[in-house]
Amino acid sequence: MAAAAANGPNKVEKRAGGIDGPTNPMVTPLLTDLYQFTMAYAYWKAGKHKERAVFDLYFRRNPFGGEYTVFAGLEECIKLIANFRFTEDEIAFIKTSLPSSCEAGFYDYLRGIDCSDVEIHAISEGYVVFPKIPLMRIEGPVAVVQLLETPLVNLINYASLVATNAARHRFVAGKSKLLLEFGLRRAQGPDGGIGASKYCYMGGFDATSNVAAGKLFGIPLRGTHSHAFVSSFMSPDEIIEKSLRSCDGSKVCEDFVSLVQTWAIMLKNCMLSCLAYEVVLVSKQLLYFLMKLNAMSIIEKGGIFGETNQSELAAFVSYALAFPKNFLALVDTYDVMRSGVPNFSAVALALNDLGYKAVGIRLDSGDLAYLSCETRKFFRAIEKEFGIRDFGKTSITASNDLNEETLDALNKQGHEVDAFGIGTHLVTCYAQPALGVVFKLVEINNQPRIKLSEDVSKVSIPCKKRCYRLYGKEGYPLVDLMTGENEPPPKAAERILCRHPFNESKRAYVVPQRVEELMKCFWPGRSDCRGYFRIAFVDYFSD
Ligand SMILES: Nc1ncnc2c1ncn2[C@@H]1O[C@H](COP(=O)(O)OP(=O)(O)OP(=O)(O)O)[C@@H](O)[C@H]1O
Ligand SMILES: O=P(O)(O)OC[C@H]1O[C@H](OP(=O)(O)OP(=O)(O)O)[C@H](O)[C@@H]1O
Ligand SMILES: O=C(O)c1cccnc1
Ligand SMILES: [Mg+2]
Repeated sequence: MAAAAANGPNKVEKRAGGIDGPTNPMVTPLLTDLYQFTMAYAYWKAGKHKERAVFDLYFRRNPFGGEYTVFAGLEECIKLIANFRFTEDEIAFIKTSLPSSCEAGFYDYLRGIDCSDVEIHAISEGYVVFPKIPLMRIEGPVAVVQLLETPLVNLINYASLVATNAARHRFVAGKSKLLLEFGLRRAQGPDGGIGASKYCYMGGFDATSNVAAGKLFGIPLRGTHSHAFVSSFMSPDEIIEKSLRSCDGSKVCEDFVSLVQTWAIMLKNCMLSCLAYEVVLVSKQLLYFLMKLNAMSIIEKGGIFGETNQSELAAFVSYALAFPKNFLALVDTYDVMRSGVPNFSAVALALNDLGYKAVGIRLDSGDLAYLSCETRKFFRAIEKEFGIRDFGKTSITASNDLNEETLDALNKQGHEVDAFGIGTHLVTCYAQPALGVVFKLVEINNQPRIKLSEDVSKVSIPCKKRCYRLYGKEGYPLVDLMTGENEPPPKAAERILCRHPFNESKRAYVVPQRVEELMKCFWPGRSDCRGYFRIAFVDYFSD
């Protein structure tokens, strides 16, 4: 199951008609293709518009060359259905968009439309799903359901794609890493940005930088600072208000800047003496000259014992004065190991004197495996040298065009990153831009319907169906099974023959330990409506 699905479904009850509209106010009955209206008119003209139709919404292939998909977007679909009514303004626009020969009675018909005759069964949001199995079954008057095709496919397509992308990033990064979605600036417009934040959280990310998504959905917000903040400073002299009260409030350090500078000098001296000590040790093993050469090259190359950038130090001190309890510094504006990390450490040590614990650093360029390992060594050396508990565990965040492949490469090389900030590749779904969700008629007036195709993968599977997930002894799912609506359901401990829908040679007997019906009713239509609807939302955002 998806990481978020592990939280378990959280059922909420809503009053009929009291369901909020879609998050994006652009999601209206007009957010559909013109041909849905022309077909609706032709159904109406032919007197067919009330015929009871069943459509399946599904996809044909898992995205990103993968083996699974995370189903997302259902809540927004229900919000659309619950509020599906045309305004006079919208009807007037449709009138101008259809040929003038269309009869006035059709617009009266549109005026009366809502989704009280529509029934929606669906798999719960956040579930792992597979090709060809209906994610949603939409049943209702053919003309109404036809109008729903485009917005429903639209609401599921990107949501499921990006949730899957997020789940795949989570899988590669591992459970213990913090995953931060940083994609708003690179997303496909405002809706892409809001959707990415919502569905990346559903797919297993921990937080977003997107403030609007934090407000709308209660997703935890996280962030660091940018290079602009660092490069906006010139020198520590710019800092006017230099005092900082200790964490417990018991004392005030009047000149925090000087305290940081003292630590910067101590760090430099200490590291030089550590290096000298190592050189003496090595000389005893008759490798003195070789190591001396090597040590000199470290001094020149690594340079962590030389001068750090003072404007960067000023930026870090200012940030620490503003956020002493949440100090996190971007260390790659000038030079990570020569300047950023020692400057961060000097500020963190000064904060430590006042009882604060610095959060960590962010790396945003260069070889992230190497730099994270070097930084960790540096933090551990400080912990050891100054006896500062857990300094070696100071958090390292990495960003910069990360994607599944770079995360995998970092794992293979070995790294010390605790948190990844991921934007562009995640939210734009760079590796695959669309899921290819389709919406196909499978039954009308209780008669099955099929769409044939030269391409066997495009042949639709007719009939109103039920779908089951069969679980094995260890509690893992074995197979998803589709049956006709009125066929007897599979039963636990009873052997059942499962066949691939198109490949006769793929078949297997399965004895399930447990059977789960996958599609549940999320919108019962008028038949079950007695003032209240029970809507079984998987609500990720309520706790
Ligand atoms: N150890 C690593 N293994 C694999 N990929 C890495 C590793 N470290 C960083 N990367 C990735 O390599 C790319 C780094 O690109 P590149 O070196 O061109 O830019 P940069 O480090 O941002 O440098 P600059 O910003 O100075 O141009 C990023 O996509 C980053 O995620
Ligand atoms: O790299 P992404 O996965 O999209 O993550 C978000 C990026 O956005 C920010 O910088 P921005 O890209 O705006 O500037 P930069 O490339 O110069 O760092 C941030 O520093 C990250 O690098
Ligand atoms: O908070 C951050 O560090 C951040 C936010 C968005 C994009 N890049 C970085
Ligand atoms: Mg960038």
